Amino acid sequence: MTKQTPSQTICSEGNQCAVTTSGLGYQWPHSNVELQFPDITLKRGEHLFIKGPSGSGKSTLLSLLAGMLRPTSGTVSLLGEDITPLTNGQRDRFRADHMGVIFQQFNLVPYLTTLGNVTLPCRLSTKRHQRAKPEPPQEAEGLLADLAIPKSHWHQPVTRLSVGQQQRVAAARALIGHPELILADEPTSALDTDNRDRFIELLLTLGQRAGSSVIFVSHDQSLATHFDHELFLEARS
Ligand SMILES: Nc1ncnc2c1ncn2[C@@H]1O[C@H](COP(=O)(O)OP(=O)(O)OP(=O)(O)O)[C@@H](O)[C@H]1O
Repeated sequence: MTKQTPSQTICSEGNQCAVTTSGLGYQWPHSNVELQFPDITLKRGEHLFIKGPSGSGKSTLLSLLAGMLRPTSGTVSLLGEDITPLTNGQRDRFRADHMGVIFQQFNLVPYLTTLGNVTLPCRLSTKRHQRAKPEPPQEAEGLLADLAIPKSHWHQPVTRLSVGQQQRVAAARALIGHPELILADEPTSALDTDNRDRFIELLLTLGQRAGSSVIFVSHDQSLATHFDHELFLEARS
């Protein structure tokens, strides 16, 4: 039903693993079928591309990996810790400390400035704050410059930015404070091919600099070449 290529990386030590899943399944409320997912093993610092047609379960899988949904069967371990038995609050805390998430719709906070959005994870997590060097505002400015957001926009409400710029602000917010995991759900769907490739290269380069593993969901097979591993989810009948 599904495959992970090239051959799965084995990380024998828990602390070398970014992600390991086992027998993962999720049944949406009011649905009579459980979506089942192949086991994933991803080493720290490696990047995984998850693809598949609409409805194959890509976003559901990403939500399970992000700890936003609790599996109805199986387990998810992140950075050597089994997050499955944690309470919702504990999983939220784990996500704030260790993950940057880029959503399809970016989920930026409309009443905050561009810089306010990027530094937000450091206000929600002491760990992220401590890892932002030298301080969150300076790291945020460095990321915004790397991502080609004009300085004139940094103190403006984020809603004044173009869609492509907002997408890059969402990437900066995910990267600040060097989270070990970056999860991105089809954040390039609004971009043309050139900008899409450039964005992914930048995300992976900046992720690499931060030592992060990037897990990227898309239905666009042409993006797979940028990643160490790929996982294909087949259509559900
Ligand atoms: N909030 C929800 N409530 C009930 N069922 C849902 C919900 N979200 C997704 N599903 C169901 O789970 C299945 C997988 O959906 P999911 O959104 O994970 O697929 P996807 O591969 O990400 O699709 P797309 O590429 O269109 O975003 C679908 O059958 C969908 O109807």
